[in-house]
Amino acid sequence: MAEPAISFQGVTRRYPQKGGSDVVALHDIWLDVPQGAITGIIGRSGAGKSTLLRMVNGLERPSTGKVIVNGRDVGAASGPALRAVRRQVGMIFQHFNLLASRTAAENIALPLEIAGTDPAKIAPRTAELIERVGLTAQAGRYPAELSGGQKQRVGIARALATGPRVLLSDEATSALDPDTTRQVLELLQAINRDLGLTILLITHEMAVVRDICSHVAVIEAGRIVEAGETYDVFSKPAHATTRSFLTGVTGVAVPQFVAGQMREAPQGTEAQAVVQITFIGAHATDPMLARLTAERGVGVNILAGAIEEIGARPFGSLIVGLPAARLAESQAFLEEHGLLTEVLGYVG
Ligand SMILES: Nc1ncnc2c1ncn2[C@@H]1O[C@H](COP(=O)(O)OP(=O)(O)OP(=O)(O)O)[C@@H](O)[C@H]1O
Repeated sequence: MAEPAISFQGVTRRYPQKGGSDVVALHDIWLDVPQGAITGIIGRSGAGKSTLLRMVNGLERPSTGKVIVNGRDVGAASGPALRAVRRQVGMIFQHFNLLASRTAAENIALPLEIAGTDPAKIAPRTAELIERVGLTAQAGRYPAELSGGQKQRVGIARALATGPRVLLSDEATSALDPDTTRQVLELLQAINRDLGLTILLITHEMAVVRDICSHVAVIEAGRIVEAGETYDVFSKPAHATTRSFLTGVTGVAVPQFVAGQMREAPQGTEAQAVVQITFIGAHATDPMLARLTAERGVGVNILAGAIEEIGARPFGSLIVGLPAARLAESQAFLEEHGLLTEVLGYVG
């Protein structure tokens, strides 16, 4: 196995609190980020994603444990050694962090100026970066004159300026609309492919992981609860947090006319359970619901659904109504056949 680009080795981060117990933002994290891959870290707000990411460029240091980036211990580095690590690690941000008083080209040139690049080389390098992110026509504009997607392209070009080997992305598409998100994700994918750059991104959106990450780690309350290749994690999610992210990934929602009547518990013998079913790979095409009806005599009402792809493999989500009285048996049948189920509520 090739050496990982980034290796978190028993990393814990505590924040001391005045007069109280410490906040433990990260607990004993062990995670290898493979070279040349796009790895996503997904978790809810406060799970510890930013703390973990900021350790890779030395903005945070572990309380215990080590963070090794391309063979160097970042937590132990300071002065010139830390600056050397930082030159190998670029970062992009949710709110772009561009300087308002500088044009797009001047923002991109900034890290080159700071690194002491020969002034004669700055303009051609900047032009090359601007072309790579598709902004040649906007090079002279100020951030206020650019759209969100264009600002993020400037952020990406700036992050690439010093030729890093690793790119960190801190919720880079969270402030963008779906179309712009897709374009920025495609650009990250192209950069990963063309430059062989390792990308580590944090997100709270499973769709970002689905669209571009070959590897994923799920973080919950400062612990990695699940990690591996995206398809493996998606097809056999072991942890409840992963499952709940997955059920949300297709964006399939309970129709309004049902949502308005939903309760937390069934009422009466005719009640229906509203169940979200998630399926992946070979199971996606299996006629499981037809079999549930044919073999068990359970009637199924389909309320909403969609099928998407992860890589070239199908991944889908359905919302159905099932008789509440037959719920446990139906769930067991579907889960036995590799589908994920989650009860959203009850009607009737
Ligand atoms: N400087 C700090 N001092 C004290 N506690 C902190 C500090 N920074 C982060 N924390 C705490 O550590 C935990 C993890 O925070 P972190 O910002 O890494 O989470 P996150 O997953 O990135 O969340 P979000 O998506 O909301 O940014 C939280 O409980 C947070 O309150």
